[in-house]
Amino acid sequence: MGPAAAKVVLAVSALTFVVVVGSALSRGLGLHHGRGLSFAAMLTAHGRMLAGATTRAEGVARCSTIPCLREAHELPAGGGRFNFPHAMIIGFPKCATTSLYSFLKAHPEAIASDPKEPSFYTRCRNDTDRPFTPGVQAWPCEHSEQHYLDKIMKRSEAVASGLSKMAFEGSTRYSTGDLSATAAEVAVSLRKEMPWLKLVISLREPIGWVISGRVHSASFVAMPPAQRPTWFKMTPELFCLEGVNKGTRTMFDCLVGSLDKKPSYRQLLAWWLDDAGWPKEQFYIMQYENFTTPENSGPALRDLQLYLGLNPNVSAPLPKMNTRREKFHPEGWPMKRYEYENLLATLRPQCESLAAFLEERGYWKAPEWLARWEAVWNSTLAACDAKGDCRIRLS
Ligand SMILES: Nc1ncnc2c1ncn2[C@@H]1O[C@H](COP(=O)(O)OS(=O)(=O)O)[C@@H](OP(=O)(O)O)[C@H]1O
Repeated sequence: MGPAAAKVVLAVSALTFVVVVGSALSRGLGLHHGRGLSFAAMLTAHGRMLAGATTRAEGVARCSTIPCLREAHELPAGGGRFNFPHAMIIGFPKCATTSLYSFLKAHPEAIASDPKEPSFYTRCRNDTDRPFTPGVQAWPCEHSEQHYLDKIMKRSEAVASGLSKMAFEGSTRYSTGDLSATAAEVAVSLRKEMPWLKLVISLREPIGWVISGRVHSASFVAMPPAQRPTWFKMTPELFCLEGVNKGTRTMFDCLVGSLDKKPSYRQLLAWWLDDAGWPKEQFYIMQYENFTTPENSGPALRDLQLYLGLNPNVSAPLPKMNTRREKFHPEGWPMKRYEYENLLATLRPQCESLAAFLEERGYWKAPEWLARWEAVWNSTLAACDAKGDCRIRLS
C-alpha cells in the first residue's frame, strides 16, 4: 500500500471510530432519536446549540435562526401542541384576512404576530439585496431572522407556553407576490424553510375581489402625489382609477382587458399545491362568501380552529375589519348590464375550472363552491334596472 492509500485508510478508520464511538456515547447518554438529539445533529452548529434540549419547546428556546428551528422540530413534541411558528394566513388580500387574523388573535391559545403582515418571506428572503429604506420598511433585513422570530413572531411567549400556544402571522402578499418576490418563489422558499407550517387562504368572488383591491389602491390614488407613501407607484391600472376618481373613466374601463392578464386563482393555487408541493393537509382553503355569512360563519370558523389544532369551543363572532366599501361608492359601482356580463364571460370559465380543481383535490364540492359565486352574480344582475343600469355592491 502506497502512502496516499495509507492516508485514506487512516482517515476512513478515524471517521468510523468517531461515528461508532459517538453513536454509542449518544445512545449511552440517552440522546438517540426520540429522547434527544442524534449524534449527527450534535455535530452541526445548530445541534451544538440544541445540545441538552429534550423537547421541541426546549429546542425552540435555544434557536434564533430558522435552520436551528428546523432541527428543533426533529425533537419530540413533549407536552407542546404546536410547532413554532405554527400557521400563516397567506391571503388572498381583500378576502377578510384581517378579520380572520383578529378572530384568531383573540383566541387564548394563539399568539398573533406583530404586525399582522411582516412579509418576511417576500421582502427578506427573496430580495435580500434590496437596500433598507426607513419609512418604507419597518425594519432592515440584515440580521432580521432573529428579529422576525423574536420580536414579530414572539418566540419567547411561545416557549413560555411550552408550545401550548400557536404563533401565527398573516402576510397576504405571500399568496400574490409583490415587487420583491413572486408568489411562486415564496411558495417554494417557505416550503424549504418551514415545511411544517399550516397555511390558510381565503378566496372571494373574483369581480368583488378585484374591485375591493382597486378600492384599496384608490384611497392612495386620491391623495395629492406628495402625500402618497413613498413605496406607492402609479401603474396604468392606477392611472385608470385616477380617471374614475375624476369621473372621466368607469370601473368597468379599469377592469376590462386586465382581468384575464392576472394569474387566475387556480394558477396561484397551483404554484403552492403543485409546484412547491404543499400537501393538502397543510393548506386550508376558505371561501369568503361562506365564512362571512352569519349562518355559515360559526361552523366555518369552528372548522378552521380544528384544522389549526385550537380548542374550537372558544367561540367569538368574526369581526368586520378593514372595510372600505362604506366609504367608496356605498351605493355600488355603476356598470352596464352588458359590461358586467362581459366580465362574467371572462371570469366564469376560470371559476368553473377552479371549482373543478378544488373538487379534484378534495377541498370542496364544485357545485357548492360555484353556487355561492353564482348567487353573487345573479343578485347583481337581478338588481339592474330596465335600462340595463346596474350597481356592483361589494358584499
Ligand atoms: N366579517 C366580514 N364580513 C364581510 N366582509 C368582511 C368581513 N371582514 C372583512 N371583510 C371585508 O374584507 C375586505 C378586507 O379584506 P382583508 O382584511 O383581507 O384586506 S387586506 O388585504 O388585509 O387589506 C374588506 O372588503 P371591502 O370593504 O369590500 O374592501 C372588508 O369589508
